[in-house]
Amino acid sequence: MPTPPLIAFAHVGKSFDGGRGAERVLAVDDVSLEVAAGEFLAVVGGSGSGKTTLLRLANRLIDADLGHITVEGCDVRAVDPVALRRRIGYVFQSGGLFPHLSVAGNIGITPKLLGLPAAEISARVDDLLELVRLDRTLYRDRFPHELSGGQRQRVGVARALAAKPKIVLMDEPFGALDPLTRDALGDDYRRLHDRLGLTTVMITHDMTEAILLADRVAVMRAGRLLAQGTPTELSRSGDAYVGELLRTPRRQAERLQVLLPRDGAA
Ligand SMILES: Nc1ncnc2c1ncn2[C@@H]1O[C@H](COP(=O)(O)OP(=O)(O)OP(=O)(O)O)[C@@H](O)[C@H]1O
Repeated sequence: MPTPPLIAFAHVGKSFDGGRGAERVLAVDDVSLEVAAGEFLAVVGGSGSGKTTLLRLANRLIDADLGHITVEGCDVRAVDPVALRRRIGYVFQSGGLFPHLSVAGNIGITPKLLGLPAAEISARVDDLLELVRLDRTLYRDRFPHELSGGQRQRVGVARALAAKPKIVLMDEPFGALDPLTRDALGDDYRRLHDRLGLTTVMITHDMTEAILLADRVAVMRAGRLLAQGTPTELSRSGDAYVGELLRTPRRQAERLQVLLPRDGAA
């Protein structure tokens, strides 16, 4: 018997008030998408295509107007939203850290809300710092403004993992970082995903990042899911927009092959 999906969207729709008499904005339009246990799915699409809305529907930061969403087999509407969010890690675009809390305070906040004893929280913070490769003696007591963007994202990942979730949702987590840091953090996260047996849904604007990190890629445009699949499956999609998104990484790969000698400094 096939394993049931860990997250399933079935014909999900969500619209918002456009404001000042404008038409309603159809942010997510009849989306059906399944994420298997242990899978790493990237959601790619332009600005305003509905990616963040889709993610926020999964952990009930907002509720769907139409369709059904299940997480671990349960309809999310039947689950207490706060309890649901504690089971699902969420990594925000720019870390989303609480500025008045130290690194340890940020990472430990969910275990604290769950009522874990202080000594256990402290040990977990240290474990998580090690997991995201931040030296605890240097970073534990720093505040977010004392960290680089990459370090803030590492703390954001540690915080998302603090309640030991099976599912992690990431909203453009590495977008604002320089290319080297972005690459390193992406690879590090992928290793964590595999090691901890996580199920990850990551939003990105960048098809190259999606192809390099994820098992499958879902492409959204104007609220609709245009295509989903492995990079090979996507490349067989007849959709013109999907083809356009794939052209850039393909062209870059071909040009780099020609321009960058293999026997250089690196
Ligand atoms: N709370 C809201 N109220 C009104 N409109 C909203 C709200 N949230 C999202 N929208 C609208 O829904 C559409 C989809 O937004 P969403 O944030 O999901 O897109 P996105 O693909 O994540 O964009 P970006 O890549 O720029 O973050 C947009 O037109 C946006 O303006």
